[in-house]
Amino acid sequence: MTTTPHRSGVAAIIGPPNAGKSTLLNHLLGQKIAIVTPKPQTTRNRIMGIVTGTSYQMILLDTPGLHAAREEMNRQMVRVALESLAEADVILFLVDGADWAEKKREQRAEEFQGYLEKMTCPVVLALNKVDLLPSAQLLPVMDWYRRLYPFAAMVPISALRGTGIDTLTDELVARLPVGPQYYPEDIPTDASERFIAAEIIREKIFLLTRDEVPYSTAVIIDSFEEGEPVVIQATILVERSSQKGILVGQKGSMLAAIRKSATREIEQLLGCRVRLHLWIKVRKNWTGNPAILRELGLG
Ligand SMILES: Nc1nc2c(ncn2[C@@H]2O[C@H](COP(=O)(O)OP(=O)(O)OP(=O)(O)O)[C@@H](O)[C@H]2O)c(=O)[nH]1
Repeated sequence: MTTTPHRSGVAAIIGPPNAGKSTLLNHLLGQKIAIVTPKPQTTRNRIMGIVTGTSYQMILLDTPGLHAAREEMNRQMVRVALESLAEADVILFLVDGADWAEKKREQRAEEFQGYLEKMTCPVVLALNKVDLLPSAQLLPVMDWYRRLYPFAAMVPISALRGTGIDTLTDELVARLPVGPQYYPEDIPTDASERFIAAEIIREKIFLLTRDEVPYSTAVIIDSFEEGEPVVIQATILVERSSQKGILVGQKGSMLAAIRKSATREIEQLLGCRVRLHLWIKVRKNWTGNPAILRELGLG
């Protein structure tokens, strides 16, 4: 009788901004770790998630979306994304399958090929958002990707609805080396509660503000005191005083809304009451300041 060997290793998720990487990661992990917003380029740090099955353990790296890097922060984001590839056993290339207009895909073909050429391990393509793709378009879209690169496997999925995820997991696990379980099965991530709390605050800013404001903000947790309630002090950095005004809102209404919805979600995460204090500080051009980027784990 043969038994299935235990497999373990690293799968790095890469793909263009807004393809649904964070949604997929949260789905695979069964809890909210990466923040999800409809705005592109929300993910700045890499986040590790661990998916443990009966015969496998897959360590997932979520990477910032790959995109043309103009500013210092964007360059750092692409660098972080490319670095995580060096550690990977398999790469999950996640694209927005609902982008089915061929013209649109052609515009990105060269950019995709540029990234894919550098891959030294198998690349599995996940065609996400197929819930939005007319079914007659599925095969032509898959054919287009087949011509683009010799993917090890191609799996249509909907990260939002959870379809195709089991097949995708099987395809990824099949490409991990035989190896032991490195982490206990009840640990879904190595991200600290502190880090996730900062990400939740940032998510609320992304959801509640517009234009350049969310992209000009960063959240730093100044203190995180365990207790009942947990008391969290956080600073929101912005680049200009006009942005501070927007974040404060009329009579403090915007800041109150950010605080309220972030508090509720951090309470859910921690399973206890939370008192959240938020401060806003103007730091001119922080997105180009290496010291601040380092503090945010992007340096
Ligand atoms: N219809 C549909 N929408 C999806 C699906 N997966 C993700 N989305 C939506 O697409 C948007 C972007 O999702 P994210 O998970 O934040 O994307 P991301 O790739 O992590 O984005 P970045 O932070 O830019 O790297 C959100 O509005 C999601 O709800 C899907 O399978 N179907």
